[in-house]
Amino acid sequence: MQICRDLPSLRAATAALRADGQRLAIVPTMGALHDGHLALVAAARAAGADAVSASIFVNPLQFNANEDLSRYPRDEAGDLAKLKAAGCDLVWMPPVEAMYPPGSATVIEVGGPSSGWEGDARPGHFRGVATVCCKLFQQSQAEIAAFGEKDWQQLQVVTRMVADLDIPIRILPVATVREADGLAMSSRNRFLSAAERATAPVLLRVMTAAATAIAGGAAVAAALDDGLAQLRSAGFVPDYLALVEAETLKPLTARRADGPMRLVAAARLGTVRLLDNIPVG
Ligand SMILES: Nc1ncnc2c1ncn2[C@@H]1O[C@H](COP(=O)(O)OP(=O)(O)OP(=O)(O)O)[C@@H](O)[C@H]1O
Ligand SMILES: CC(C)(CO)[C@@H](O)C(=O)[O-]
Ligand code: BAL
Repeated sequence: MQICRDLPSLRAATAALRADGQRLAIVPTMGALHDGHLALVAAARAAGADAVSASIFVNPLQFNANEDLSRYPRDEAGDLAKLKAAGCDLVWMPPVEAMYPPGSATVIEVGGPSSGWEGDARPGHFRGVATVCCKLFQQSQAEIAAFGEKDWQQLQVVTRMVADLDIPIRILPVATVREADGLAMSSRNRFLSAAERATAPVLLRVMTAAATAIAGGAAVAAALDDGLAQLRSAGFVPDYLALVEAETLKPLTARRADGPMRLVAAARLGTVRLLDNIPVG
């Protein structure tokens, strides 16, 4: 497994793969890897990539002033061992100055699916995500990029950006990997106390009940209000629980018949903000 920390060495490594006729995939991450990330590596391989690269870069541009970038978990040695065991071929881990050299002045602003939900809760977040993903795609020249459905809105934002900017890369969505009790795996789960960790799977249970009720014909507002009340009584502080159009993230007040729907949620347990989403119907 080759490790690149500067752009010239990444360019040389990916040029060699292309010269050898290999199709390259990229798995963008912020490190602190778990089985959800490793599923992205496997999915990229299964989708036809001959070589899989992963990036590890804690992107300052997607954290706003109210968010603690320094608290983001980091485990370089553990991450490299996991990627090697998962059969990753190349790791791109640039320092911040290599990603954003002094004088950098260009950002990518995606409209549409960036609006609402995480876009409201984390102003500037998707600008940072879109900018770094665009750069990662240019830097790697990969043909496939794997993204987890766990960050559903991010997946739609990146898909929109690639379509709008004619970036020649295929975005590969990968199903959310869950703990045995249903909690979506996330690097931030490690900050849950034992009591919070025991409560955390209630989020998926409440979402599943709401999705089943809505799919079965229940009034959308009532099903969502009921879900929010159940989350509060379990000890969550919900940011949102919403029914949306799956690709645009536009809120729905009634079931739609003309396309896929998604239930999206963010809720805080103590200091940890949990995100999840599931299909409806
Ligand atoms: N449980 C999961 N199942 C599938 N993909 C996942 C899962 N968790 C994260 N991913 C995907 O891995 C990629 C990198 O995500 P990231 O490094 O932010 O991990 P994370 O665990 O979601 O961290 P965070 O706690 O910051 O949300 C993203 O495409 C994300 O959707
Ligand atoms: C896609 C990503 C690696 C961009 O920094 C990040 O938002 C993440 O880890 O989901
Ligand atoms: N998983 C999305 C990255 C972030 O929370 O900033």
